[in-house]
Amino acid sequence: MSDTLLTDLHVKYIQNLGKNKDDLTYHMTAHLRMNAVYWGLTALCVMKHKDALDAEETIEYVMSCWDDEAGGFGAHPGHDAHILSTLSAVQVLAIHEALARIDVTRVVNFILGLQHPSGVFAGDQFGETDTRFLYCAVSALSLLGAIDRLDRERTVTYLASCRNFDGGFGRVAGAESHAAQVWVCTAALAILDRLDVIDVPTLGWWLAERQLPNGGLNGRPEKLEDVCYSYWVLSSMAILNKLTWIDSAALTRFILSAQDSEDGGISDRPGDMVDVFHTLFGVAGLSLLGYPGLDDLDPVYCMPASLIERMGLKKGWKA
Ligand SMILES: COc1ccc(S(=O)(=O)N2Cc3cc(C#N)ccc3N(Cc3cncn3C)C[C@H]2Cc2ccccc2)cc1
Ligand SMILES: [Zn+2]
Repeated sequence: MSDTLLTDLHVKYIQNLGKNKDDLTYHMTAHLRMNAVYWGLTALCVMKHKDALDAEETIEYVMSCWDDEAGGFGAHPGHDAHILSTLSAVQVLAIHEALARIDVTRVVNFILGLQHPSGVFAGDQFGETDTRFLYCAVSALSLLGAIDRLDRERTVTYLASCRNFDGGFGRVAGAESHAAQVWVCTAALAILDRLDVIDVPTLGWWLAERQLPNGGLNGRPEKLEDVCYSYWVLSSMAILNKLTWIDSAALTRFILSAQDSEDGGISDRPGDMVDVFHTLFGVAGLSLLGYPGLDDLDPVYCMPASLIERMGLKKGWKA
């Protein structure tokens, strides 16, 4: 609990992750490891401590997860390639300006091979489909400079089919609106320059209604506030240019209240266990709210804004 961001404590918390290889949580979270590397590194970038982790060590870990049979990245050495860990790998390598280390064409073909006739993407050869995986595909292809290899028409048609009467989007066509899915669909449409698909006033209103009296944001009506929704809702509003519709002072207080002032890290809400996922999305939310001393984060790619600009991927869009 604190009314300022305990940056140095959060940097130490992230540096210590994955150090104690003996404890159970380290092995329990092997399936998340590549995502966790991306979450930790991006949180450090937002807090202006990118060098707190050794770049070469990080790049070596990412390359050790290469699944040569599939042409993609798994979450951990020896794991099968998955689109979630492939996006995280591409994001980490892009942040370390090391994309030259990979066979881009093979990664692009792995991603394109996951698109279904409907336009949605699966997470791996056998897995279920989800708009989250469609976002991973669009974001990774864009970061790899291969967005023109994508069947845009089919992809946009599927996203439009996921639009609900409340202006939001769900996990698949017909599923109820959920803030994380709203972000993946809004960000994918922004990359594809198709924000015209969105009913902006209605969705803006649905997003603004996520804010609760305690300042926190929830992911759908009647649910509890959660720090990670600060990012999903805020970044969607930033893309739609509706950030002023949120009480930023109240939300800032809520995020700061979810910090662990002893060991660092941020949890989903005050008093819960911290984790690297909510630490990233807590500082990411504060960055979008203009909290002092944080680096700008691009709301479409959830990566440092200066890097996205340097890669020529900054959108001039305004919904
Ligand atoms: C602790 O139980 C869990 C439950 C699920 C998962 S998960 O499926 O891998 N995943 C990523 C995730 C990572 C961490 C961390 N470190 C913690 C939670 C969390 N959730 C669960 C969550 C977050 N807010 C409330 N809830 C319940 C989201 C989920 C889905 C997701 C994946 C990738 C990108 C965005 C979202 C991991 C741990
Ligand atoms: Zn959460």
